[in-house]
Amino acid sequence: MIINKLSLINFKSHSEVSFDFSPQINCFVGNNGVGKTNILDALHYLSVGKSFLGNSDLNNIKSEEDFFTIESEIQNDEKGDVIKILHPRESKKVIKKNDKAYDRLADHIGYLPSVMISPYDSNLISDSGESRRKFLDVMISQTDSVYLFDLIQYQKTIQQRNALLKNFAKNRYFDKDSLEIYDDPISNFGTRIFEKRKEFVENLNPIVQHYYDIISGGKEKVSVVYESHLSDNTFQELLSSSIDKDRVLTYTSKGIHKDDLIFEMNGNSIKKIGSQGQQKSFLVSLKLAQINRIKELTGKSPILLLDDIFDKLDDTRVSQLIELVNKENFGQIFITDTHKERTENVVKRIHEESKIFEIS
Ligand SMILES: Nc1ncnc2c1ncn2[C@@H]1O[C@H](COP(=O)(O)OP(=O)(O)OP(=O)(O)O)[C@@H](O)[C@H]1O
Repeated sequence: MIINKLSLINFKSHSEVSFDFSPQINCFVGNNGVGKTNILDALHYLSVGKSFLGNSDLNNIKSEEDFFTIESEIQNDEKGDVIKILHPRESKKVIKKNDKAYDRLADHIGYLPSVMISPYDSNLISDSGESRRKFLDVMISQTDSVYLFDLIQYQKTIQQRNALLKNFAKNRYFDKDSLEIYDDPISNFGTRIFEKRKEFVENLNPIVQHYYDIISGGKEKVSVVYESHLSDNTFQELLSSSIDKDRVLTYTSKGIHKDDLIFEMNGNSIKKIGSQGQQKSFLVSLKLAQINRIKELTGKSPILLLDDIFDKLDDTRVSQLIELVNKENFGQIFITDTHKERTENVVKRIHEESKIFEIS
């Protein structure tokens, strides 16, 4: 998948801006705060229908304006597609492919896979399990539409079960039978999600190690450990054994909505023992492994969004990274940097077709 053109109207800081991209490397250079990351975020939005920052959708509309649009021409094998996203302030967003709106926004996920490497990635290590679950979900959803469907249904059913638990508490009443109506759907959707998460992480691990070895040149053994209540129990067992606790808490305390990923180095938590550099190298390796898996499973090369990458790695490492990405035929790359010369030097060394856009 190659993005040939991108036009934004009222997207974050950009009133109106258009780009004709190189099929290989594209760099956005300019001072701090000129809107470089906002362009990568628009590309992320184009890919998964939401901002990378995960904040309210309305924050993506330029202040004082009533809507934003993202329009793009995408080369998809032999044919070209036009993707248009319109978000009015007063109503829901619409995503259209070749002038036809998707029935469900979820149907767009996976059409244009992407992977972002950004300074915010460190939150994956420091934040709560929720951000790691989101990361895992976006990663798998880009390769498997059934997974996304199961996840949406699972979340809806958990919400209904929680609403019933709250209702019982409010009315000082309890009816086990009506609560158990949710057991089957939660168990079916949840177990499928568990199996897929487990398999995905298992396959990801050797690839993370492969890239970590290349990037860090280190001898550490790194791994991603998938933690789930379902590892030791069936879903039915979990729901029945936690029913009293759930009544008190008025929410479903056990299930795959509590899963987590533990990032380890030599068997210890990387959060606790990893140096800044080791954590950065690990995160970049994780993202490269994500590209690799997406490509293997879908046959599509995800677009790679590298935000402030020089903040993470020195110039030589960045060159190595881009060379590696090119060598493995990963796909189109978008980079932001504050220093034009530095970017030019790195791109020159790689001898690939590139374009540099100065943002002011
Ligand atoms: N909805 C919005 N309306 C108007 N401006 C916005 C909106 N959302 C973000 N901005 C502005 O976008 C700017 C930040 O843009 P961005 O993060 O893309 O900059 P950058 O060029 O990547 O900077 P840096 O080099 O520091 O990372 C800020 O000035 C912010 O106020």
